[in-house]
Amino acid sequence: MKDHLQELPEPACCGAEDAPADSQGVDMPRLQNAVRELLAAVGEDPDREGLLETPGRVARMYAEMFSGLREDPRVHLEKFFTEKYDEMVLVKDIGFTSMCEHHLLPFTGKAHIGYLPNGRVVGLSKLARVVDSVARRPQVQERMTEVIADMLVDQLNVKGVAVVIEASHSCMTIRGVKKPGSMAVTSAMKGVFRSSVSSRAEIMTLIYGK
Ligand SMILES: Nc1nc2c(ncn2[C@@H]2O[C@H](COP(=O)(O)OP(=O)(O)OP(=O)(O)O)[C@@H](O)[C@H]2O)c(=O)[nH]1
Ligand SMILES: [Zn+2]
Repeated sequence: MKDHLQELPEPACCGAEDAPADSQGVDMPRLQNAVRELLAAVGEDPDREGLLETPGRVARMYAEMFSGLREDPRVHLEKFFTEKYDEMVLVKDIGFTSMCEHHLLPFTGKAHIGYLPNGRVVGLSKLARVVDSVARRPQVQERMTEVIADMLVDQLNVKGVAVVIEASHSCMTIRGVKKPGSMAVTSAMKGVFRSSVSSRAEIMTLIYGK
């Protein structure tokens, strides 16, 4: 098993004993204080009327955006269907939003997941559930791509997995270099999609239709 899969959290619930029940493991008071500090540090008055509820809102937002830190996406891949079908399966255009770990700004895009089954298939929606779960944590796009691909290889007995992700990074579009419209494309090819040029070409044709 790959190192970054071992780093994945235990299934939801872990270590939440001391946290408020409704926060599912997130230290909400600490998060709210941090937001108050942030507002004060940029020269705002956290006690002015319009900002009074902002720390609570932002804390809830981060708890939601980072909820993947307290989930194990592999739970979605535990159920299979035995099928003789042995051609490629592709679910493309799976929309997602994740957070860049460098600036804590969102990157938003589409994931395409293909695999070549080996006697059994997984529910199509489960691939999208895995994307959602992996997306909700701070990370770089390359790691997100690899984590999803390695997870599918580990959990499904397949002949190959292809994951392609295209995303727009807010840290590149709204700040810094400011290049609206720029897209980052990453791919992870495993098994037959790595070893066979024609299989890779076929899945890319299915994704991009060229
Ligand atoms: N490889 C990779 N880079 C990312 C990702 N998300 C953000 N980045 C980049 O992370 C880099 C961080 O660069 P730094 O020089 O440390 O930070 P910075 O001064 O804010 O950089 P600028 O964005 O160029 O202003 C930037 O080049 C971002 O474009 C990602 O998913 N993958
Ligand atoms: Zn960034």
